[in-house]
Amino acid sequence: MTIPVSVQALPPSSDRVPFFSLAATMHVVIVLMGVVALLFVSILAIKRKIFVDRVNTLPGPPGLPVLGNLIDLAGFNFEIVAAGLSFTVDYPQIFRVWVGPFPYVILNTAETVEAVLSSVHHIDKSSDYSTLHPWLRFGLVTSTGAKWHARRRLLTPTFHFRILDQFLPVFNRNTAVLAKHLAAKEGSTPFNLDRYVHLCALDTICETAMGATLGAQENGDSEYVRALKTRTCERVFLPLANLYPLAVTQRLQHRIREGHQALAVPQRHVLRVANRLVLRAGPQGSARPLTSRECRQRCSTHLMHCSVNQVIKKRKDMHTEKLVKLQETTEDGAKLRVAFLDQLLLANENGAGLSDVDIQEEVDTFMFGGHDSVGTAVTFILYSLSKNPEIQELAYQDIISIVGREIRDLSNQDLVQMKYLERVIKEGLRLYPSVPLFIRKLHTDLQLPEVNGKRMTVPPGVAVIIAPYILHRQASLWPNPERFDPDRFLPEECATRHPYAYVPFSGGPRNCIGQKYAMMEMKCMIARLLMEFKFIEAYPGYEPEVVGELILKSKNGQVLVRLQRREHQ
Ligand code: HEM
Repeated sequence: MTIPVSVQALPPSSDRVPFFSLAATMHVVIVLMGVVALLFVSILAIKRKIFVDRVNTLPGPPGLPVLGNLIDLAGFNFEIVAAGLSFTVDYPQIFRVWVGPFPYVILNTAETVEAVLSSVHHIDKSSDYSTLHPWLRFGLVTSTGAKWHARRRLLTPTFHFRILDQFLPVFNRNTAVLAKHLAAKEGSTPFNLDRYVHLCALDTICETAMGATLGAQENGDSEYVRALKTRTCERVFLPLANLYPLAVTQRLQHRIREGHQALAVPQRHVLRVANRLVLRAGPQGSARPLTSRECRQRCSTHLMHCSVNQVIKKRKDMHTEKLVKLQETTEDGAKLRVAFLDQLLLANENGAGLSDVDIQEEVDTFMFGGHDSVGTAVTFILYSLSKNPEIQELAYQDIISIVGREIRDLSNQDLVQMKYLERVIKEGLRLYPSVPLFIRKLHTDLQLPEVNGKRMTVPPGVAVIIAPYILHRQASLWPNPERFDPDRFLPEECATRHPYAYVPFSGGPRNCIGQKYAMMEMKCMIARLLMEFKFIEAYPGYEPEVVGELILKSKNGQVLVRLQRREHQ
């Protein structure tokens, strides 16, 4: 029997794939994609689980799923220094905290701190520093990898002691202006020392970094000063800036209001300028509306970039016109440089290949690194002396035994001899380290030395916090830690202490490049001021509440003292 099949009844071959088979193929593809996606997500989930488990092998306060320790931190208004200090009660040597999904590990022994800082591998900054990028771009503080290596090599000679020596007249001159302003504050009324000292440090760094006079001490209300103030009130715990709505506490709102007042321009104007900047940023620029904080920051950054740009342009013209004699030779054969900026321009003439933006980011970095840190340190050291009159007297006697009683500019030889003052400064930086914490991101395992007989490994992906403010209060390293005692830095005391127990300038390959500059400037400022004034406690029991921002600050922006002129004047 033949089956009645009509060949002609079949559709043409191109149409022969029936619809259901196309749908089936689609179905298979979708299922396959789903399987791949599921596999991918599972691999990520497994990897994440392994990571979380590894992090959780480290000691630390228990956290909630997803939120981690955010609630604990909220109790401290997200101030990591205050929170960290409280966690050290239960976890004195090392602990981890989860800031939402981000793990941080705080190291609080000299040995574990050494393991990070002395390493040539763990030198990358964490993403917490990204809010500095719009201002500093990728200068020395914020850069990583090969760029950081090359820049560090290029910039290290600019801090040679011969070059620093030529800045001494600048330190002396600006401190004399500071003393003049402080003289007007003499009397029984407490006043905010912080503001005066910061303006002096700003004038100094401006002159030494850019060769330009800012005159901030004479006009503390200039545009640049206001903009800088706005930029430097950044908070350190920056993932929280991303979780901003959560972090808008009363205090931050207050700061925003303060910032607008600091800029002294109507918010309407701030918004207009900031939005123009967004438009100018082109396709990458976000089109979303800006928060008032962003407006403020963008405005200030723009203003500061313009000011520094102008100085660089002027300075470049001077170079081409040979108005700055960069390579004058002194009697002893040393070559003089005028400012850090000049050295960068000179390096370029010798083929360093720095673009205008490269130069600007380093100048901005020096302005950032060199003024707030010194201002904070000098303020808190003088405040500490106001609380410890007998130590202030010893420092004064040390100074006049070297300089005499007559007020005069200090020479480098004078400063080198002031050993007691040096110990006072070191002790001040122990209790009030200007940079209260810094954070490194791990890209490889960090093997820690034994802690309490236990070996631990911190996995890559974790941000490691080193907090001098906490480490320098570790009672096992610093007996009676809250006591201000410069003798902790007598050579014999230092010899028995672990070198990484004290890291106000960080340590290892990525330490503070401006350390010698800072010590010289601080010595010059404090010695000169102690010769002229007695610093007296604002009122019995006065203590400013400090907060760990990017730079240590007093919570209300004030560090109060009273002043008395020395009688022999
Ligand atoms: C009391 C004063 C100062 C203190 C306590 C201080 C502290 C520090 C600390 C702790 C770091 C390391 C930060 C980190 O690893 O994240 C650092 C880095 C740095 N500091 Fe200072 N600093 C002071 C003054 C200065 C001055 C006066 C300058 C410049 C003129 C300066 C320029 C820098 C730069 C450029 C870096 C980055 C170095 C690098 O990453 O290679 N600092 N400083």
